Amino acid sequence: MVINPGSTSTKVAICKGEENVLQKNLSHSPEELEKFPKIADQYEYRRDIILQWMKEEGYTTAQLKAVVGRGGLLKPMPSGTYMVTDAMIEDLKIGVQGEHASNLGGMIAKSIADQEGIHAYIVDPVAVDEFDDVARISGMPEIKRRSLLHALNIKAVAHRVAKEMNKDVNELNLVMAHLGGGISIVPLRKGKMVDANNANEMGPFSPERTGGLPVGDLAKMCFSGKYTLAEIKKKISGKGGLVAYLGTNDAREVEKMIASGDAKAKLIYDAMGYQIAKEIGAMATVLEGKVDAVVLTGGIAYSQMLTSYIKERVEFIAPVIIKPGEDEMIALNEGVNRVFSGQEKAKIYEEEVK
Ligand SMILES: Nc1ncnc2c1ncn2[C@@H]1O[C@H](COP(=O)(O)OP(=O)(O)O)[C@@H](O)[C@H]1O
Ligand SMILES: CCCC(=O)OP(=O)(O)O
Repeated sequence: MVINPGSTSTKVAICKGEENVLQKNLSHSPEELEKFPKIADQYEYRRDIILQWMKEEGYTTAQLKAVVGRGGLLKPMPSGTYMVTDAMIEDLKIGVQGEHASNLGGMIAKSIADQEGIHAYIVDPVAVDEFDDVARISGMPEIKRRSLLHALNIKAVAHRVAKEMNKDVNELNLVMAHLGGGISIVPLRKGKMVDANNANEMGPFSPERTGGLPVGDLAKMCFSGKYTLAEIKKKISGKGGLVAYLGTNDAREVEKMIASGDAKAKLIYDAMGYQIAKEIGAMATVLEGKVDAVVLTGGIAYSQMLTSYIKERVEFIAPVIIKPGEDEMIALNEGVNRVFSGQEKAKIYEEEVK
C-alpha cells in the first residue's frame, strides 16, 4: 500500500508487484484541515479516511505485504528507501525540520503496518539533502538555507525525462520545477539536487504558501503583537499564496474565476507564474546556463494557462518539457520493490543522519 499525504490531498494506492492496481486522490479542503492546530494532529483523520476507502474497495490490511509512505521533514539525509523506525516516528511527530503533510506518511504507514506485523518504509523524503555547500549560506550566520523539496517526484520525473532523451540522468543538467500545493524549483546537476528554493519558506508563492517575503515587513508583523508564532507560521504555510488572495488552494477554481472575468484572480495567477519563471531563471544560473531542459511537473503543470505563461518567459534558457502530475506513487512502490528484490538495502534513519 502506498500513502502520499500532500498539503491539499492524500493519494493512496494498492500495488501488486510493479503494477498500481487501484489509486485514489482523497482531496481535503482548507476548511477541513484548518480544524487541526498542528499537522501531526491530522494523523488519525487521514488514516481513518484511508482505511475507510480500503474497506469500500473491498481490501483488508491483512492482504498487505508492506506499507510505504511519503517521507517528511526529517533530519537532512541521503536519498534512498528507509525502514520506518521508532526514532524516525519521534522526529516525524515533532517535525525536526518543521511541519508538513508528508510527516504523516511514515506515521500512517507504520500504524497500518504494525497492525499486521509487516514493515513500513519511506522513500526519498522531502529532507533529502544534496546541496552544494555554497547553497547553504543564507546571509545571516544563525540561519542556514535548507534542502526541503519534492525529492521523490523530482528524481522520478528526471529519470523519465532522461530515458526519453536516451540519456542517463547523470549526463544531464535540468532545471526541475515541481508545481503542487508547494513549489520546488531545483537545479539538477548530473542527477544531484545541488540547490532548491525550500518549498515551505522561500521562492515563488504557491497555492497555499507565501514563498519568500520582504523580511523587514515580516519581522514587523511578527512583533506587532497581533499574531502568535503558530498564526504567523500558518499564514506562511497553509493560508498563504492563492488561499490568502483568492480563498482557494485549487488552481482549477482560480482558472474558473479568471474565465468569468475576475481581474484580481488574473493578476494573482500571473504573479505566481511570474515568480516561478524568475526562480527557474535563478536556478539556471546555478547550472551556469548549461541547461539541457526545463521540466515542469506536479498538479499545476496540467494547467495550459500557467505552463504557457511560464514557457514564454523561460524558453530562452532551454527547451521546456511538461510532465503533469507526479510519479510519486510509482516511485514509492518502486523504492520498496528494489528492497524486496535485493537491488537495494533499506537504510536505517538513525544510522544515516548526524
Ligand atoms: N487540471 C488542472 N489544472 C490546473 N491545476 C490543477 C489541475 N489538476 C490539479 N491542479 C492543481 O494542482 C495543485 C495540487 O497539486 P499536487 O501536485 O497534487 O499537490 P499536493 O501533492 O501538494 O497536494 C492544486 O492547486 C490543484 O488545483
Ligand atoms: C516541503 C516540500 C514538499 C512539499 O511542499 O509538498 P506538497 O506540495 O505536497 O505540500
